Formats: sequence, structure tokens, C-alpha cells
Amino acid sequence: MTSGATKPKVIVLAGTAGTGKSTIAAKLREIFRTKYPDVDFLEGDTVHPPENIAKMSHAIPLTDDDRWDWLKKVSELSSQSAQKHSGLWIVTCSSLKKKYRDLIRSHSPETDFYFLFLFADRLLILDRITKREGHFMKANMINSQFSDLMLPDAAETLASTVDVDGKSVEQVVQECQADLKKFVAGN
Ligand SMILES: Nc1ncnc2c1ncn2[C@@H]1O[C@H](COP(=O)(O)OP(=O)(O)OP(=O)(O)O)[C@@H](O)[C@H]1O
Ligand SMILES: O=C(O)[C@H](O)[C@@H](O)[C@H](O)[C@H](O)CO
Repeated sequence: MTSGATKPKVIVLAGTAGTGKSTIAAKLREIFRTKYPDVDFLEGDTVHPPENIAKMSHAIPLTDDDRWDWLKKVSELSSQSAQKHSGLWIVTCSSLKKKYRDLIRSHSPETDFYFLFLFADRLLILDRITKREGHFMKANMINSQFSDLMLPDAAETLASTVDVDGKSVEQVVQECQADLKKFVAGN
């Protein structure tokens, strides 16, 4: 646990496949290292059970039941990492539905989670995923990702959405930093 009354903080880079979660997580890590030297990020995809990866590789969308244990693991591992590494951690995790975010939060109540959604229109994501090589997630999964997607509304606290359409990585990073300013500085 970190000192004082501050809870450990986890930034969850959320959104459908191909929105730039890993790209932006790596940039934010470099930025936040000036204040949190030990901060790093967990790639949520690396803790999926092999059955989930096999399903997605065969273009079979995951169900809620496929996702529960994975979401608990994402919650646990990132919360523990925040506690061990100067109080801040980053994780990439689609977190598509509100009930998934609720589970991540309630599974590690000792930690504050901020869900930062990256969002772009389906056609842009389709184009990116079609061009991306060597990833298990293929373009034929995009429709199911969008039908599960439930962006946070104004009533959901510690959550926001950055529209990435037509924006460079640098522009997206700037908007993410602005959204996270209060969360990261609030200690
Ligand atoms: N703002 C941007 N402009 C143009 N291309 C981008 C931008 N952000 C990311 N990309 C590119 O889009 C592709 C998807 O990015 P990335 O792998 O970071 O997304 P992701 O959300 O982590 O995907 P997944 O969840 O499927 O692993 C990559 O080829 C990346 O280089
Ligand atoms: O909830 C899901 O369906 C999955 O997490 C996917 O979103 C992928 O793991 C990820 O985005 C990689 O493309």
C-alpha cells in the first residue's frame, strides 16, 4: 500500500480492438514516469486464458462468461502492481460493458480505477485492423466488438472518452493527459 490516505490508482485504457490502447499506454507510461518512476503497463490481452485467445483467433466473439475470470485477473494484477510500484499503474483492457467496469472496480475496492476510453468509428477501426499484422484479433471481429460496446455516460464517475478519429498519436496523448490530470495529480 502507498503512504497516506491515497488509494493506489490504475488507469485502464479501454475501447474496442484497434483503437490504440497499447500505443497510447506506452506513451502515457513515459509521461507519468517523471512523477512515478516505477509506473509501467500491463497488456490485458496477455492474461486472457488460452481458450479466449483461441476463440478470438477463430473469429468467435467472447461471451460474458468467457470474460468474467479474465476481468478479475486484470483487476487483481493491476491493483497489486499499483500498490507495489509507487501507487500508479496502467492496464489495457477493452472493458466494453458497464458491468465489466463495475466488476473490475468491485473486485479491488482498495484501488481507484479510471476508465479512459479511446473511441473511433467502426470503419476507421476496420481499416486499422485490416492493415495490422501479427495480431490474433482480425477484422471479422469488429462488429461484435461494437455491438458489445457501452461507452461511459455522464453519470459514470472516473471515466471518460477520447475520440481518436483523424487524430495523431500525439494529439490523442494530449487529450488523454488532460482527462487524467485530476485523477493522477489528486494525491
Ligand atoms: N492515433 C493513431 N493514428 C493512427 N494510427 C494509430 C493511432 N493509434 C494507434 N494506431 C495504430 O492502430 C493500430 C492499433 O493500435 P493498438 O495496437 O495500439 O490498438 P489496441 O487498442 O491496443 O488494439 P487491440 O485491443 O486489438 O490489441 C496499430 O497499428 C497502431 O500503430
Ligand atoms: O473483450 C474482448 O472482446 C477482448 O478483450 C478484446 O477486446 C481483445 O482482447 C482486445 O481488444 C485485443 O484485440
